[in-house]
Amino acid sequence: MTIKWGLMATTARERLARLLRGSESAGAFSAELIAPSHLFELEVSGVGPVSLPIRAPAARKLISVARPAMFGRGEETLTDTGVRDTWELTPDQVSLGGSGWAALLEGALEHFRDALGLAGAVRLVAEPHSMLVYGKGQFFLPHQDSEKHDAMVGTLVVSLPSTHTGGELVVEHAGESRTYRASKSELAMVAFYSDCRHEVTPVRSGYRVTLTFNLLAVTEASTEEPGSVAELAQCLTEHFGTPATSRYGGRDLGLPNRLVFLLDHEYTQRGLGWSRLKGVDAERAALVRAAAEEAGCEAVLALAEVRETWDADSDDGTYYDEVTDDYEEVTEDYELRSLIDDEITLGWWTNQDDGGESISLYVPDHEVCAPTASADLKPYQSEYEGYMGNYGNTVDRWYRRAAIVVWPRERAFAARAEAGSGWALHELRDRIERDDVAGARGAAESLAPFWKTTGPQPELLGVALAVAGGLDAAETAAMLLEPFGIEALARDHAEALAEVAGRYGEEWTADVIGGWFGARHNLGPDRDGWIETLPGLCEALRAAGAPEVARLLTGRTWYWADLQLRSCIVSGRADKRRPQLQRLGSPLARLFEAAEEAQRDEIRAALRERGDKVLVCVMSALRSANERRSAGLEVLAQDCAALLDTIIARPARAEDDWSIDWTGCGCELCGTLGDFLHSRSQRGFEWPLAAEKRRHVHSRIDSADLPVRHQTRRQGRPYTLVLTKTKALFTRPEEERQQAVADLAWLRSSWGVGEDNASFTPHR
Ligand SMILES: O=C(O)CCC(=O)C(=O)O
Ligand SMILES: [Fe+2]
Repeated sequence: MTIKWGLMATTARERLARLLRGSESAGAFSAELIAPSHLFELEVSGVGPVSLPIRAPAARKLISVARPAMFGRGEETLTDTGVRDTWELTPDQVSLGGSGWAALLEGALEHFRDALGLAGAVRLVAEPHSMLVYGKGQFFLPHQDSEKHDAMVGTLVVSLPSTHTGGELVVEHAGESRTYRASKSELAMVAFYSDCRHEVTPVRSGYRVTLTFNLLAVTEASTEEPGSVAELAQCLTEHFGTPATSRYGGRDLGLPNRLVFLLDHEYTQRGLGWSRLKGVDAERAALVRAAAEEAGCEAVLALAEVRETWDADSDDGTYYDEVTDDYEEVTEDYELRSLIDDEITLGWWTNQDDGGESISLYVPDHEVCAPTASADLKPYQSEYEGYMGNYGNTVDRWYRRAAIVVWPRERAFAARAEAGSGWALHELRDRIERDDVAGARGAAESLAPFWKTTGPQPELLGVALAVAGGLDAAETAAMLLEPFGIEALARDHAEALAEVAGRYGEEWTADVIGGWFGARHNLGPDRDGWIETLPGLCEALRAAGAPEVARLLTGRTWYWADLQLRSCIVSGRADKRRPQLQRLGSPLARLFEAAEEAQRDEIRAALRERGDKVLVCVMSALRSANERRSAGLEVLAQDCAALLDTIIARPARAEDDWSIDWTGCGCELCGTLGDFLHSRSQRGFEWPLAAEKRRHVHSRIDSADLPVRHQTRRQGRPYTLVLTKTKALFTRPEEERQQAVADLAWLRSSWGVGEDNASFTPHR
């Protein structure tokens, strides 16, 4: 398998995965790594800097300072072009450098140590051996490199980028062989053990240039035996102490909050427990727990959902299905080529006391340790996508995996809280109750970076309010309460809310409540439902001595309802308006009931001003309130009755009066349209008009629901818009009048209002 630079196992968590994999992962006899060449600079004495990729003139210059390579056989060293034919430069002629080369080499050596299956305690050192240039026809027959040092374990060949054919490096061991080619633009690194026979096949065209190194294995004295708890613990400490970088760029992601070890077997929520882990999971878990303990970390068990998207190769084919009498695509057989995307989320975890709890935590790549890759397990679902443009063929696979989640003890609070655990708030409350307010404050502050995005469950508002009050820290309290939506607020919270409002003041409370409303401005069923509870909630708040909070709630609710009303009236199509207005009736009634006198006056004035336009809504409010005809809605009933009276009293339209009362947006088109509409006698209007202008006129007529037919006659240039006033101009007011008569009758019988508004008497 070719490994790209940057995807090597060099981080602590990747070493952990390898350690846990244990003996199952016997290393390979040779391994490759492709690395970017721009970090690398080369200078050769007598030639000067050599730029990459290497082209023919540069290769010829290199040859001019090289000598024919020797071949060491046993004790004697000789030149025999029958065995080896290549040009050689010695390390003292060559200097290697460039920004990042040292780090690149170090990383590569760690990768090769792991890939070759050397112990984690081993450090590989690369000792420069030679620089080789192979021209056309040159080669190196199969041989084994002599071990010049006791510490030498293998050879590293770095092929510099150049265009050539032939010149492949073939490495073999125990009957198996691997062939490696150089790259045109990148560094191709190959490492192999000293006991491997290898050869370089003849170059057919171009030049092949390599740097060879002896690989020496140095054992670091301080490190523990591989696989031991101490080594694992050391890796954990390193993981939690090293800022993570993103997979694709070197972006610094800060210190990791946790490490998630994916297990191999499947478990249910009930079956998940330390003592019930199966096979290899049990062994790994024992090691991880012991290492976690030693590294000062906590560990819990969790259930993860994994989705992977792979670039896949398939032998797409069709086969004849006898049952359906049809040819079907067969795509069951595909080879996974490279991982395009993956996503891991934890949905459940165990806790010491009561079994477990649902959580929701997205785990970024740099916090995952997978001793067994998901791709090596059986997915519970997979979807083959066929050809997807840029991505070629892709396959999505889903897995359910168990996991051990580890975090440093001192970061436990944030680690748990970030998973959306209710535990965090309860823990804060417990600390406050134990009089550890300073501790609770510090812990609460540590939630700030993610609390808003994690979004605590609405049921936790009660605890959150208690904690917010207990912290006695305005800013932190506001941060804790911020992510809740207004819908979470219930009558039960009245006392706690009154208490925090009293403690932190009205401005603070206005901000918090504003935030709760701001979270969702759309008219959802949730909010309608919440407004139904508003009268009870406000009553409870007043009883708890916080009328100002009730006022904030009704104020915000009116702001919201007013927005809804306005958008109903001005925008959208006329035929949708009626049901929308009707739907707003009940919320309006509840709001009116909940509001104080002064605010009712304000609402009433606004409704009155809109007159006919909101009549449907106010009538709907009164109908919804009929059952419990409480709290001041009578004034709205009176207003409605008065309005209905005027509608009924409107004189019928004269038979020859075709004028329509209307105002447009003020543009020239609306001016012309207005002239036509206002005319008493003009019924029709033929208006040659370009498409865009026609569209404006169409939309004006539709949104005002004017009794005007508007059709385009598709003849001539531009087409002609044909406007015709319809009979609805006469029938509609009549229908409205009849509706008004019916409404008024209902108001009289149900609300006892109507004929004499001044002497209003409630009706039983
Ligand atoms: O040039 C190469 O790829 C390998 C050279 C080699 O095998 C050697 O120097 O021993
Ligand atoms: Fe060799």
